[in-house]
Parts: sequence; structure tokens; C-alpha cells
Amino acid sequence: MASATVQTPLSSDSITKQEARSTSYLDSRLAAKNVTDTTFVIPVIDITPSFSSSLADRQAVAAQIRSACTTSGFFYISGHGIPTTTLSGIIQQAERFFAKLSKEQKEDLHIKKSKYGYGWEPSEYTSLAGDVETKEGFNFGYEEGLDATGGDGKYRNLDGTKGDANVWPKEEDLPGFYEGVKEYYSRVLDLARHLFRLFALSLDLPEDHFDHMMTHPGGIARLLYYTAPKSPLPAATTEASHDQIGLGAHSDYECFTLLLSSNTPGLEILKPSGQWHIAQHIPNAFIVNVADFLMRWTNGVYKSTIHRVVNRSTDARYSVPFFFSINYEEVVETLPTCLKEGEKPTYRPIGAGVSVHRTE
Ligand SMILES: O=C(O)CCC(=O)C(=O)O
Ligand SMILES: [Fe+2]
Repeated sequence: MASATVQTPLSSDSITKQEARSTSYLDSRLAAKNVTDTTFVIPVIDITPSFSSSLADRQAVAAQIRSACTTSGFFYISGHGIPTTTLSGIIQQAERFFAKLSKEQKEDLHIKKSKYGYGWEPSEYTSLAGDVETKEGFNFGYEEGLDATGGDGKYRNLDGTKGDANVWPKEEDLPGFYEGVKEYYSRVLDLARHLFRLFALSLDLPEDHFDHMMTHPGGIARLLYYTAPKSPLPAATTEASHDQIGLGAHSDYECFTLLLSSNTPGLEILKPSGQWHIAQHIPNAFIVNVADFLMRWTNGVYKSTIHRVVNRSTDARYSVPFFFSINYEEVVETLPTCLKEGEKPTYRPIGAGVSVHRTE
């Protein structure tokens, strides 16, 4: 989830509201200085060859990933193998969740009842970087029943405790919802594990370097709903007043994020100049972005770029970000291979779960 946040209990690297809005903070988090706005691109990477048995094919995809991660920190992936029916299925579940549940049924799932930030978030309930967010959301995390591997029995919640943390609508209130979520979550988790092996290759590490860290990984997903603005915004500019912000400016906290959305664009990515790049919607592709753990592992070589959401359309936007973490008992510590001779790590080691990183 987000790291430049003021309210979520999941972030350890919280900065204050004032800091988050300061030019110097944003400046420090702009995409690599080795790119300019004109060379700033979010490439489309067809990852079909990454499923090949040839290491050279997989390395070729990893090289494209490295190039994106060291510049904009964002890329699209196509050729990922998740059926289009699974993708449209989860968007439909998101639409059903927000439209079909009554206010009372949503209240039963209210995020304020969860110490992990799971459940339903009403619109304008959260603020980020000083902006009250207009989005409505539903958050859930890893559970073995959502993992096609069945897990290894060792999953613990963010705070190290055992037991179910997710909250779900009652089956009779939204028939088929849990099954739909499971179909999507298990596929996107599989894909994230596959991508993590490509990230390892992209860092000149053995392909299985991170494997032992993702046997029961944290993986928070959200269904998000951004209504169309009351008065449409000019699409040609990237200006937005504070009451038009769906999701405030932030970077993501975990390893990387896989973002799926409906046809309505809305994601805006901070360019080197401080202007916003409006990400186009590419049907059936995911947008992948580097999050803070990968930035820390790589000593900032991989960019965890600031982004936000503004719906400038006349239609609603639905999105489903999946934040891929690692086993929560693991520690994220700068990879020696990412340090030049004599260079000191910029970031302290932190635990992936709250119980570890709160002791920093
Ligand atoms: O909804 C989107 O398009 C992006 C969501 C996002 O950036 C987040 O939840 O961290
Ligand atoms: Fe994000």
C-alpha cells in the first residue's frame, strides 16, 4: 500500500503531511535524474519469452525490466498469461461490491474494525499527502485459501499473529464474490512470483534468489472505485484541485505493484520535471511499478516513483492494485551487489512486517 501516507497503519516509513507536500520531498522522489520528460516512457514489455525454457530469453525480458526500473520505475506487461475472463471478472466483482452492497452491509466490513487496514473504506475517509481522497475501497490480504500453492502453513499477519484477518461480504449478500476474488488473487499472486524471479535476473542475481522469501508472502489487494467528477476536468492538463484527487500522491510500500484497471484512465505518474504523466489504459495489460522495498534493496537504483489518481473522465474508474510483499518475517536490506565500492547503504534494513519494522 502507500508509503507517503498519513493514516494507514501499514506504513512504517510515514512522513508528515507537511513533508509529503513539500517540494523537496517530491524532488527527492522524482524519477531518475538520468531521464527528462521527453525521454520519460512507460514501456510495454511483452513477457511471453519469460515463460521460455531458455535462460537467454528470460534474461532478455529481465533486461527490459531493468531499463524501466532504473528510469521511470513503471512499465506495462502484456503476454502475462492471465485469461481475459479472469481480468474482466475481478473488475465486475469490484463493480458489484460497490453497487450492490447496502450501506449497512458495507458498514459491517468497515476498515475501522480491522487492525490491518482490511475491509471497506468509504469515500473521503482517508487523506494522503494532504488531500482527502474521493476513492471508495475494499482491502484484503494473503490467506492460504487464495494461494494456488496452498502456502506452507507459516503465514502470519503483518503483526506476526496467526489467524484470519480478512473480512468478506456474506455469501448471500454478494453470491460468488469470494470465488471471483480467489480466481483473480491466485493468478495475480502466481504472476507476481514469476515476476520476482525476473526482478532477480534483472539485478544479476540467481533467478531463485528471492524464492525462499515468497513461500507465504504478504500480498495486499484493493478494489478501488473512483466516481466520475461532478464537473468534468480538462483532460488536456494535469491540474487538479484538492477535491478532485481520487488517491493522493504517494509511493507504494512493498516490493512491486501489479495494477489492473477498467477502461477509464486515471493513474498519474510524477515526471522528472514535477509534472504529471497521465498513464494510458492498455486493455488486458498490467501496469507494474517498483515499490519501496525494491528501492531499498537496490539502494535507490530502482525507482519507487510517486503517483496519484485523478479521474478526468465522465465514467467511473475501477482498479485493482496488488501490492506484492515477501514473507513478513523477512528483512529488506540493501543488496551488496547494488553498492559501488566503498558506497554505504542509503536505507536502514527494515522488516517486511509491522512487528519487525516498528523496532527500527
Ligand atoms: O487506482 C489506481 O489506479 C492506482 C492505485 C494506487 O496507486 C494504490 O492503491 O497505491
Ligand atoms: Fe500506488
